[in-house]
Amino acid sequence: MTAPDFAAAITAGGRSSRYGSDKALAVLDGRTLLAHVAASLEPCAVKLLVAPPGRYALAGWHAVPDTRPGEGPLAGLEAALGAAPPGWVAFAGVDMPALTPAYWHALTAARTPGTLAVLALDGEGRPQPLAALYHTALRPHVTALLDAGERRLRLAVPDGHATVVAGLDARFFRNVNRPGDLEGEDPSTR
Ligand SMILES: Nc1nc2c(ncn2[C@@H]2O[C@H](COP(=O)(O)OP(=O)(O)OP(=O)(O)O)[C@@H](O)[C@H]2O)c(=O)[nH]1
Repeated sequence: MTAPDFAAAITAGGRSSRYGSDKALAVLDGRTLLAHVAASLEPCAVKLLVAPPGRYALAGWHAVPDTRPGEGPLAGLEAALGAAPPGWVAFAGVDMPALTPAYWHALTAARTPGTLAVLALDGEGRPQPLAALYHTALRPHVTALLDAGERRLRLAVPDGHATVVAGLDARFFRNVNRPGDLEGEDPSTR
């Protein structure tokens, strides 16, 4: 099978202050959240894990240090886009355990010439920047935002440069921020 024509990057440098302990290592259905997200991107040839050095060991994933440690997922995106080969990067938060290869396939299929990102609308109709495709050509824009003090990931893509995908199963967007978010449906049974 041919590997996807995009790199994978998981951003995992957060503090998990709402969760109360490292949520990447929280276990859901016998696997850590980190393992769930990694499984959705396993077919990728280039796999990057942006996190503090030594925090995680994930076989087959290349550790990438944050360029600006502790500055949030926009900084994680800067590090990922800087470490990836030129082209598309599937960028995921460690706290999105219901993502699957089918989710990434849907975003990949929606890529449009001339745009620099593909964002899916979540169950509430909002673009979901923590499970999106970004092009490495966005990196100078992301760096300029960070240099200007901006930290909002949703501003990573300039207006008019994103393709939006609607109609995906809302369950893909399960997001774990607090221990209670682990209760509910088993994403692996879908
Ligand atoms: N590389 C990197 N990833 C980050 C950083 N901050 C947050 N993230 C990741 O971004 C995703 C969303 O993080 P949040 O839930 O917003 O923040 P958090 O710090 O993990 O959690 P809270 O302290 O509860 O806000 C998770 O995958 C985090 O690991 C950072 O400084 N660097």
